[in-house]
Amino acid sequence: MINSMPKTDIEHIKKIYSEADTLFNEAEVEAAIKNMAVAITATLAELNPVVFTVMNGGIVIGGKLLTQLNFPLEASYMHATRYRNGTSGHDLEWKVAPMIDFDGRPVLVVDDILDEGHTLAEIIDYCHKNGATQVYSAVLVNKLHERKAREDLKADFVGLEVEDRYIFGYGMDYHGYWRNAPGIFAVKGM
Ligand SMILES: O=P(O)(O)OC[C@H]1O[C@H](OP(=O)(O)OP(=O)(O)O)[C@H](O)[C@@H]1O
Ligand code: HPA
Repeated sequence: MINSMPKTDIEHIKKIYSEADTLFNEAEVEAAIKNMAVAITATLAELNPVVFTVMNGGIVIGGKLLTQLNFPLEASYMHATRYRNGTSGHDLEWKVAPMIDFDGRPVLVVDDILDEGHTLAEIIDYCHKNGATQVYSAVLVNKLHERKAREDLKADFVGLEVEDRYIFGYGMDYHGYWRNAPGIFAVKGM
């Protein structure tokens, strides 16, 4: 089975959404994405970058950002997972490596969340090793805590900062669900 949550638990999934705390509503998230797009444009507009969205979580922020980046770029994706639809992280598993050759070009990596940062750190290393001239990162959300994989690990472009709770919405999942939730929500008690 691909998903870790059996279909019979759909009532639990509904309950998670109905009981969650709203950290940022849709208008607040959209405003944050607009600010990210302005900052990314100011830095990358003349650099002919390759923009990689990290699947699955980057699916919403990647799409929403791309149409606001009004300059020449190539857009693609990579797929790596550390949580595998669960709520705690493991080793990074590559499912699809980048398919556009970015040797000698700047890269922008777009993801939904920088939590402990193991995912972003490995992807940044991978891009450097494979010839990127510069590696920029953009995350919709940075989670505030002291458990970052590397002390100096920060994304270049951050939409919103969130408290240290398990969150979902705008691409982020709870057991594979609610990536489609129109806001950023924290699971009750987590
Ligand atoms: O900063 P970290 O602690 O490494 O966590 C962040 C990563 O975790 C999530 O992906 P996940 O592994 O859940 O796969 P998904 O994109 O399919 O949800 C998220 O999309 C980030 O890529
Ligand atoms: O809080 C989170 N929510 C969803 N996905 C995640 N991946 C890392 N942290 C999180």
